[in-house]
Amino acid sequence: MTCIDEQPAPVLIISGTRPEIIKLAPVYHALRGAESVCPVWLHTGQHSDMAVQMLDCFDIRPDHVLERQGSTLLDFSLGCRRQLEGVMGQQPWSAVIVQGDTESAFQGALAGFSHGVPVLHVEAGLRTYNLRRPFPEEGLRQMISRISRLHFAPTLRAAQALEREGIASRDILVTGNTVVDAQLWVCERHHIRRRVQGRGHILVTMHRRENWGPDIDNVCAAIADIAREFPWMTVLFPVHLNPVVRDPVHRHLGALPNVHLTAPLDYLAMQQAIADAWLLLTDSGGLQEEAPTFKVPLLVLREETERPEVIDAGCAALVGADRQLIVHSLRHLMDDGEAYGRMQAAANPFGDGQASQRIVARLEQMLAPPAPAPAHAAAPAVAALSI
Ligand SMILES: CC(=O)N[C@@H]1[C@@H](OP(=O)(O)OP(=O)(O)OC[C@H]2O[C@@H](n3ccc(=O)[nH]c3=O)[C@H](O)[C@@H]2O)O[C@H](CO)[C@@H](O)[C@@H]1O
Repeated sequence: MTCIDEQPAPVLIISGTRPEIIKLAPVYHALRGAESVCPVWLHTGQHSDMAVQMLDCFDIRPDHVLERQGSTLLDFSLGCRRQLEGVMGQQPWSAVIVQGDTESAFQGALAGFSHGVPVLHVEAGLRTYNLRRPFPEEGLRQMISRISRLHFAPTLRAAQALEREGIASRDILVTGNTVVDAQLWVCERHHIRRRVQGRGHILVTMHRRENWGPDIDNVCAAIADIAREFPWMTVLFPVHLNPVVRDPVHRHLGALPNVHLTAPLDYLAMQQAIADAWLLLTDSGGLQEEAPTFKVPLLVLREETERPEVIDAGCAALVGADRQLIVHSLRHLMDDGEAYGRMQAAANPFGDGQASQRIVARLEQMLAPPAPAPAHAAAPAVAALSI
C-alpha cells in the first residue's frame, strides 16, 4: 500500500521474526486507528513459516514481503538491505518503526537512517553490556540506539540506560513492553485464561544462539532428570525449527513418555500453554515478559538477562544451562509451596497493556506541524540593532 495519495503520514513498520511481529502488531493496530498516520507493514522474511503464522494470528496482511536471499546471514543481510532501498525510494516516509534487536531491525533502522527518515525503536534500552550475551542481539540493539530518533523503553531501567549513553531524555519515552498489549489483546479476544485444575505442566522453550551445543545437551539432561524423578509431571516442549536446537532435543528427550515435544505453537496455543503452566524453563526474552501476566514463575536458561526486572520482581531465577542447578531449583519449588507462591508475580513488571497507545501518541506529537510563533513575538535582536 502506498499512502502518497492520502493526507496521513506514511509510516513503515518492519518485522522479521516471530517476536517482532508479536510486539509490533499492537502498534500497527493502534496506528490504523490514528487518522494522521498510514501504517505500512514490511516483513523481511528473516523468519518465514513461524512468521506467517503470527501475522495471520494478529490479522495482519503485510504490504511488502521481501524475498529471503541466500542461506547465510550475510546473504540475508545484503538481500534485505538491497530490497529495503527499493521500498524506501517508493514514497517520502514519515518514520520507520523497528522492534528489538534482530538483523531485520538493524537493517530497517539503517535503511531509515540512510534516507534521513526518523527511526523509532520499540523495546529500546535493554542492555547486558556483554556483547557476547546475547549474541548478536546485544550489539545490534546498541547500534540501533545510536541511529534512532525516538526510543520507546519498556521500563524505567531501560530508559535510564539510554540516558547514561547520552540520549536526550526528550527522545526517550517509558511505554511498557508492547508484548503485554499483545497478550491482553489475544486473551480478551480468544478468552484465554488458566483452564487446568491442579499443578499444570512444565513449559520449556529454547532457541538462543549462545545456548547451542553443550548447553542444550546439559539442559536436556536436566529435563530428563526431572521427567524421571517426577513421572506424573508433564513437560511440554515446543521445539524451535532450527535443526541446531531440534536435533539434540529429540535425541535426548524423544523417548520419555511424560515429555511432549511439539512443533512451535501458534501464538494463541502458546499463551494458553503459559496460562496452564506450573513453571516455565526458557531462554526466551518474550516469555520472561509474558509469564508474569499469568503469575507463572520462570527458571531462565541464561547466564544473564537484559530483563533484570523479572528477577528483581522475584518472578524468575537465572539458572543458565547448569544441569544440577536446574534440577535443584525445580525440586525446591516442588517441595516449598511458600517459595513457589513468592514467585507468582503480583503484577507484570513489564507493562500495563497501554504501550502501543503511548507510542502512537508520541509519534503523532513528532509528526505534528510546529506551533506557529505568537504574532506578538519580539522581533529578532538584530532588527533592534538596525534601528
Ligand atoms: C536477546 C533477546 O531476548 N531478544 C528477544 C528475542 O525474542 P525472544 O527471545 O522473545 O524470541 P522467541 O522466544 O523466539 O519468541 C518469543 C515469542 O514467541 C512466542 N512463541 C514462542 C514459542 C512458540 O512455540 N510459539 C510462540 O508463539 C512467545 O509467546 C513469545 O511472544 O528477539 C526479539 C526480536 O526478534 C527481541 O524483541 C527480544 O528482546
